[in-house]
Parts: sequence; C-alpha cells; structure tokens
Amino acid sequence: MSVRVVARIRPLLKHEISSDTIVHTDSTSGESSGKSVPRPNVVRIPNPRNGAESFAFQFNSVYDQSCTQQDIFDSEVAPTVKHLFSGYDVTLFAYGVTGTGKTHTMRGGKSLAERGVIPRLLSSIYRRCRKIEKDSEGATELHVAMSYYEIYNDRVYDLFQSPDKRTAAGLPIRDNGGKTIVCGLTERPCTTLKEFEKLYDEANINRSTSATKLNAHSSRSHAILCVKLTQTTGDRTLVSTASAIDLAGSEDNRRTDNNKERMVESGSINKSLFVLAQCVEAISKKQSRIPYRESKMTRILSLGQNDGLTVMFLNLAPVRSYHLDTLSSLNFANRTKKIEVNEIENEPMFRTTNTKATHSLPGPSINRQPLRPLAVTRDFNAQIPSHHAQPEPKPDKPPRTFSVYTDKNKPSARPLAASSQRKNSPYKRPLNDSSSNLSTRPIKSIRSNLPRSSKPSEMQLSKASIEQMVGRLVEEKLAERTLAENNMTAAAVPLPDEIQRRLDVLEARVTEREDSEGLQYLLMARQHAARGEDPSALRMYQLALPFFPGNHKLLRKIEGVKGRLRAKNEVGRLPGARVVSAPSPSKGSYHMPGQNQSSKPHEASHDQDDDFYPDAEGGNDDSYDLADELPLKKPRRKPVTANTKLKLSVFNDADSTQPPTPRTARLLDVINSRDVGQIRALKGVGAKRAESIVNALCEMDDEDRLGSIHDLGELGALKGVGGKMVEKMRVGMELEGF
Ligand SMILES: Nc1ncnc2c1ncn2[C@@H]1O[C@H](COP(=O)(O)OP(=O)(O)OP(=O)(O)O)[C@@H](O)[C@H]1O
Repeated sequence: MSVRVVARIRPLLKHEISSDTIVHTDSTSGESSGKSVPRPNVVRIPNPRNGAESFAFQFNSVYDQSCTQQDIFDSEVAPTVKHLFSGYDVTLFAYGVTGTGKTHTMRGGKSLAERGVIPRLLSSIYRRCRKIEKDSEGATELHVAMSYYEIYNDRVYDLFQSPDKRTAAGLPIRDNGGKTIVCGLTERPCTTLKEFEKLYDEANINRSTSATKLNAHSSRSHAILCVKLTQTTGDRTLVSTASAIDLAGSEDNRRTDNNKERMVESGSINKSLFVLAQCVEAISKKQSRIPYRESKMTRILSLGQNDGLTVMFLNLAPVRSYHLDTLSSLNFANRTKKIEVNEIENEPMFRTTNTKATHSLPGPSINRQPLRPLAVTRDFNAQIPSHHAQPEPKPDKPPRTFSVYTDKNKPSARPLAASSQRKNSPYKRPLNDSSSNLSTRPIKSIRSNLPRSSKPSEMQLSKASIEQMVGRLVEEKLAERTLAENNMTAAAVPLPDEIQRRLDVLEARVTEREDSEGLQYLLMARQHAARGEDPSALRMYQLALPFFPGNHKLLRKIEGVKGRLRAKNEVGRLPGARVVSAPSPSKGSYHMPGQNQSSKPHEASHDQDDDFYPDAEGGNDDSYDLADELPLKKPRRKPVTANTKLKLSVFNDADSTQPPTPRTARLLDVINSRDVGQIRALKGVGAKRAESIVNALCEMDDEDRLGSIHDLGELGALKGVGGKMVEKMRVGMELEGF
C-alpha cells in the first residue's frame, strides 16, 4: 500500500488576482471515476523557464479551488474511519509551503461548513462509537482519548501544557520496540465531540503561531494530534490510533522579511522539512540508510514505518508568486506517493492467563517494518491474489466509487511477506467471533503463511496444502533475499577516501559544538555537495546563512552552487513531472524529462568546488575545509609558494566586496559579451567550451534580465570552467598586457 497523496489547490486570497493563477487541475483518461466528468487527478503548472510548456503531476486525487471542507472529508477521510475501527492505525498529514492552507484543511474554521478534517474525523468517530454501542447492546465499550503536541525548533512540547509551564528542553523522545514515543505526554479522555472540541481549542491556544509576511497566522511548529480508540468486548481489547499532523510550512526567507526569531524558527522548520524530503528521497532511491534520526519530526512521523493507512494532503497556492515553491512541493509529493506502508492491523489484546497471549503483542509494539520502495516490491507480487482487495461492500449498500488505498494504475504491488501479515478483511473477524480465542489462534508468523482461505478453525492440512505452504515459504525467503541484495547494490556509492576524511573531520568539529545549528547545516550542505546533490546543498547553505551573516566564503559558496545549478538547468528536469508542450500542430504529446532532479554522485562538482575555494589565507586545496570558513579556530597558515601566490591572486580578486582589478574587469567583459569568438580566444578556452559558457549564460537569463557573471567566483562555478581554467584565462590576459 502506497501513501495516498491528495493535492488541494486553495482559492485566491484577497490580495491575489485571478490573472496570476498558474496552477490548474486536469485528469488523465484512465482515471475516470465512472461518471461523465472524470475526477481530476493531475496538477498542471507551467515550466518557469518556458511558458509554452507545462509540467503535469499525477496524484491519487486533485481538488481545485472550488472544493469544500465537506468534499475533502467525504472523499478522503471518511473512508478511513471504518479501517480505524477495524484496528488499523490511520495517519493524515498536511504538507505545503507556508500560507497554502494546511491548517485550514486540518483544523479549519469555526463554522460548521468550515470545520476541517480533524473535527469532522472526531465527529465521525463518535457517531460510529454510538452505533457500535447500540448495535452490541452495550457489550462493546469504546473509549476515545487524545494527546496533542508540537515540535517547535526541534523540541517537543505538550500542547496541554501552557508555554510558561514548559521546560525549555521539551519532552524527550525514545524508541520503544521500533516505535517512537514521546515521554511524559498527557493523554486526555474525551467522551463526546463537545469535550474533544473544548480540549482541542484550549490546546491550540498553546500552539506556536505568529504573523509573518506570508501568513497572518502562520504555524511555527508541526502539530501532532493522536486520537486513541479503544474497543473492549469481553476480554478482548483492540487499540488503534488516528494521527492528524499539521506540518509547519516551508518558507523562502527571501520573501518573508522574517526577523531573527522568525528566522531561527524558519530555519528549524525548513531543516526538518528538508530532512523529511531526504528521507523520502532515500526511500525512493532504495538507499539502505534513511535519515529519520536527523530531525525529531521525521523520527515521529516515521513516514511509511507506521503500519496502517497514510494520507498526505498536499496543499498548494494557485498563484505565480509561489511558482518555484509549488514545483518543489509537487516534486516532493511525487516521490512520497511511491512510498509503501505496511498495512498491518493492530492485534487485539486479551485478558487471559495463557502464556501464549503474551507473545501475541498488541499493535503498538509490533516492530516497524523497513520501508520498501514500491518499485522493488512490484516484481514479487505479480501473482498476489485478490485477497488484497478492500473489503467487499455489504450487499445492501451501493458500491463506492472511492477505492481507498489502491493505486488503480499500478498492478497489485505489495511485498509478499508484508502483505501476508495483513488480515483478509475486517468482516472476517467480527468482535464477537468465538474463533478469536487465543488458544485456537495461531501466532502471527504461522498464520501469515497459511493459505488465505484457511481459517484457524478449519485447519485440516492435507499433504498438498503442506507442500503448497512450504513452496510459498521458500518463495518468500527468496524474495526477501533478493530484496536485501537489491538494497545492497542500491546503497549510496561510497565517497572517495579523501572526501570522506574531510567530512569526518568536519563532523567531529560539529559534534564538539552541538549548540551550533549553523554548523550542522554546513555539514549537511557539504555532504550533499560531496555527493553531487547540488539542489540540496544549496538549500542547506542558505539555511546556514542566517547563522553566519555576511560570511564571504559562504556567500561565494552559495553563488557557486547556484551557478552550477543554473548551468544544469535543474528546474527543467523535475523528476516524475511530465513536460507537456502547449498545444500546437507540431508539438504534442507528453515526454518524460530526466529521472532525477539531484545529479548523480559526481566527482567533478566536488573537485570544482574545492578547486575554486582553496583556503585563501593558507594556501592549497588540501588545506581547504568548510569549517575554515567559520570562526571556529584560527586558519592555518602555510608558506606562500609561487603556485599558491598565483592562486591567491585569483582568489583575492574573487572577493566580490572588492572592486575588480582591470584585468578581472576585462575578463568579465569578454565573458559577458557572449561573443563565442572573443571567448574562445581566451587562454585555455576552445570553441566547444566557449559555446558552453555562452549557453550557461543564456540559462541564467530571467524573464526581464540577462544573466551575467559578476566575479571570478561565479565564473569558476560555471559548468565546465572551474578555478584552474579561470587561472589560465587570467594568466592569458596578463600576457596580453592587462
Ligand atoms: N480552501 C480554502 N478556502 C478558503 N480559505 C483558505 C483555504 N485554504 C487556505 N485558506 C486561507 O489561506 C490562509 C492561509 O491558510 P493556512 O493558515 O491554513 O495556511 P498554512 O499552510 O497552514 O500556513 P502556515 O504553514 O504558515 O501555517 C488563511 O487565511 C486561510 O483561511
């Protein structure tokens, strides 16, 4: 089961105008809901570099500006409620840039029509509780309890505690049997919707919100609401949890005008969202290490690790001012939809003295399964029979057009081992089913290998069925082994020793100064740069900037990465997006752009990087270390050799705060002339390189401004140039008399 991703485009706000609308819905023909107008499932957005093209992102459902709170709840959340009552955990979370409507979707407004997903979910839960109590004539007792907390600046705070009573360090989190738990959290019983609403409203007052330029009531924290449902019938207790998470929105601080406090919050929000994106990317790339532990939010959300059902609301603003942010969110969601979560029903607990019972662990302590990307599991599941389908609707009800958690476009795709743990149907094991007695229930591992038709009470194993079971076990083991091997080969490519050594040194320094969040950003930036992941490296460098304002090397670093990205024209290669040409007789159909936004691990980028930023104080490339940019310790001084003198002269010039020397100015003029003839006449530049420099300059053009190179730093960062070539060009100019 993959994460269900639902995109919602919010309406225009007062200050936004309809001519700025650039995000639209569409539908693919195969996704018809059976009605004459197919349900939209595609978000369409123009390519920022070429208005004649647009990107199309396909999700499970897409809702346009006219969608109401009721529509979202009825189609996306209501169908999960019955699963919650059948023992599955349900996770709903909202993701999007600041001001795109996450809180509106999750919490909503006060009026009945404006109520968001959370109050509607609770209302539905209570309604179902009453019905079960009534139908069972009191034999089944149901209890609802809630806990509610926020992650603010990477610290966890109980929202039932007012801010003045909080400890600065917040609540600790621990791993407990594979599940992340928050220690010391208050759990409040709430027996009616009214009680819930009162507690929820009170707790929301304690949530950290502030006015920012982009949202008058911006959430400055990730808020996590957990609703625990306990159903008891006789000695059988079934516990399941619905988690509703309103993530804080990412912010582009060039647009926010945030003050220092807001910047720190923003840095923390962006960092955790960045780690979340890294986790999603690592999962989709089948990497063996998923960086969950790098932020509390990702540890707690454990996307895909939490067995059960997961729905992500992708909130989008429709207007141009959010263009790049929207693309980035779409790109993230596109990867998220490939994450597979194990659909494992929580086991009921029994009040019994049978020792076996203690082995049949209740749901919350079932170890989480490692995530598997959908693609990996697909091969093993071609023959999975139809027992994975959702429960058949009862005959007296009309069939639902909504099919929860099945990806219609994909063949049945579920890992055999995981899927075999799933119960056949909630209807197969009614609460009062006498076969639920533990003494007759095989333990899970045995049950999972039984033919699906076998009920414990019907266990009459023939020789043939034993052979079938053995064959199946062997197949599963082989599938597991192949999976493990695939994961091994897909593991991150090891970095060269020297780069790894530098990263280790830097990591050691950062660990010594754990208080320095900026250093951590730098470390992550460095790691991404070393792996050739320039977009991620840029994001991290930018997050580090507020901690080291005006640091020249850092600024140059950012410009360098930007230059490389421009040269690579990253935006035009968003993964998963289909580029659609504007309708024209000559252009037409969809085509897939490059598969991956982040480039492959590449030495070139790193070499270029280091080539270009040697330790200006001290000398050669080997002494360069990112930490040298920071006021951690005095830079090492080395004797200045003829070679380093040459480099120093280049890099002194590269300081963009100084006016360029006549020679540099002349060099930059030649480059910015975009005249291939003049550029190829520079020392060390051939015809091909001259052309690629001109191309790179063209890539930097904005709608209203020609891209140009302002200093040697930017020149060296151009694709295929690098520090050594800049040196050569300058030496050549020297010979010409500049
Ligand atoms: N579907 C919608 N219908 C009407 N108004 C909406 C809708 N979605 C969002 N809005 C309005 O847009 C504004 C921003 O929404 P909201 O506060 O929910 O954004 P957010 O994504 O939670 O932002 P942040 O991350 O900063 O907390 C609010 O004024 C909200 O009322």
